[in-house]
Amino acid sequence: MTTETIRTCDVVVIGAGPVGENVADRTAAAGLSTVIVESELAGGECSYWACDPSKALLRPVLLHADAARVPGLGPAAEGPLDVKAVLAHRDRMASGWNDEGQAEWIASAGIELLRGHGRLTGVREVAVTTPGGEVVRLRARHAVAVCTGSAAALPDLPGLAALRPWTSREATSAQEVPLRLVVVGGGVVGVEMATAWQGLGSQVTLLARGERLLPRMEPFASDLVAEGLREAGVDVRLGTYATAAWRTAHGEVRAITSDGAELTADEILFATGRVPRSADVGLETVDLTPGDWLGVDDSLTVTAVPGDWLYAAGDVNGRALYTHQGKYQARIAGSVIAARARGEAPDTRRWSPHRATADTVAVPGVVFTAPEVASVGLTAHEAERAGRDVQVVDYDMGQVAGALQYRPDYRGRARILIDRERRTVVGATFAGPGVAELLHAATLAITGEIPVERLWHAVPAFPTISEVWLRLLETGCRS
Ligand SMILES: Cc1cc2nc3c(=O)[nH]c(=O)nc-3n(C[C@H](O)[C@H](O)[C@H](O)COP(=O)(O)OP(=O)(O)OC[C@H]3O[C@@H](n4cnc5c(N)ncnc54)[C@H](O)[C@@H]3O)c2cc1C
Ligand SMILES: NC(=O)c1ccc[n+]([C@@H]2O[C@H](COP(=O)([O-])OP(=O)(O)OC[C@H]3O[C@@H](n4cnc5c(N)ncnc54)[C@H](O)[C@@H]3O)[C@@H](O)[C@H]2O)c1
Repeated sequence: MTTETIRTCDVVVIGAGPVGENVADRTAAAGLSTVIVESELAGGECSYWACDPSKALLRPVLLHADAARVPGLGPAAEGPLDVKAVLAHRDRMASGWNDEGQAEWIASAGIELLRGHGRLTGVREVAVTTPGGEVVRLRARHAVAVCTGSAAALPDLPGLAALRPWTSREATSAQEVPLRLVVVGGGVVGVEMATAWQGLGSQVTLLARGERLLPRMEPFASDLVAEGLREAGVDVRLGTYATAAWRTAHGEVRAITSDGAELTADEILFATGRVPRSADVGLETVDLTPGDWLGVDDSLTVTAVPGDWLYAAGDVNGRALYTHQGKYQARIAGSVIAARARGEAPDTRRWSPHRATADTVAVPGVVFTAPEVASVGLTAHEAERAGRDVQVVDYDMGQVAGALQYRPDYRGRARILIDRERRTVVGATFAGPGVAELLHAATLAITGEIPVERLWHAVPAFPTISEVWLRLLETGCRS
């Protein structure tokens, strides 16, 4: 017989990924008793099957690509990577898929971790089925936050179960390097994982449905990433997707592509987007549709549910599928929950601590490929589509002294968009080796709404790659 317990607390958070943990941290710090519910590993996708292990695989590959081009390092860097050491490093960065450290942090923050699968059962109520089959019914005095993240979306191909394809989970946790790997999908996961596994010794074929990789980025970034992948030996096929795939009796993968070619490989990775993990969280009990992205306003309150008690932050709301942006939303949701618990109305002004203004103005993202792509704010295409009057300023990063110090054969390009009326930067993209660390300056310029006239006074050190900022100003704002 199933045992049932009924308990009351102030706040229930479903999902202890990076986002749920940050919501709970904020509400607990505000003095609200907080229970966080986790069905797998505390730390979420990011810690075990996404950001941390993928960047651990990529860092040696990217450094290797740079080092081979630095004079004097060539011979030392030309040999293959020590794959065993890279995989062992990746394992450590994924904490050996053990969440003890996270559980300790949760306890130290004064949050209660309840292991099990959480489902809404009505207004401010969550039922948790524990691993032992017990059901704990939680009643929240103030709020429930759904932070259940996202999962890999798989294409509608027959026989997928028998194919046993890789998703992002296997691509970030595999213990062996497949000799041949087909990657389907030219988005961020596709290009990063193609870079990593090619660098670790696989022969990768990348199938991208669109006419360019990274279709939401500036086209020059797509072109540079495609060039970099091809130079690394990846067989990049644009405008191509898999129409059928199966595993042979010998364990090989066969795939037929949209142009009729047949591919043979050892593994196939579907990097074809994400779906919200909302199919089995009891959405139907509050008149929402299971499997949908949870629509929220800028205070992270679910708009379709009355009463201002249900929140959704991170991947599950579909606003910006990045750990850092989800954690930003979490900080805001936590503050809103605390304010409402005190009986105060949230401050709805732009840039207030209760409004996720940056979600619609400046979402930064880095694609860790060779070369890297770092972008924030609008692309030229998005500005045009939104009817924004912007000046587009481009600069060849190969002309920047600091870039040539970084790597004498440096190839890269930078673009900023300047709002003509307000004279502020509203978008920036850098594509080139080592550009990831350039990005935060752009994020500051956009969120701080710094007039370009003032940016002239932000002097980049010589000879750093950041001097590209000066070159962009000289190119676009001489007047
Ligand atoms: C391969 C890959 C690489 C990535 N790299 C980066 C990167 O470098 N930088 C970056 O910013 N972003 C990256 N991302 C995106 C990033 O992983 C996500 O944006 C981030 O994990 C979202 O955090 P979250 O807390 O919303 O969800 P998740 O991390 O998915 O956590 C959700 C948690 O909720 C739990 N859960 C779900 N349903 C229930 C339930 N019913 N009951 C209890 N618990 C439940 C899950 O087990 C999980 O622990 C990457 C994604 C992928 C796939
Ligand atoms: N470095 C980072 O910060 C990082 C790394 C990885 C992922 N992420 C986040 O995770 C999100 C998800 O990444 P993703 O790459 O899975 O999704 P994505 O949406 O970026 O790319 C998926 C790609 O697959 C293609 N596609 C979809 N269905 C297909 C099909 N049937 N056949 C062929 N192609 C198909 C789409 O056209 C798209 O280009 C990203 O948007 C990003 O926010 C971030």
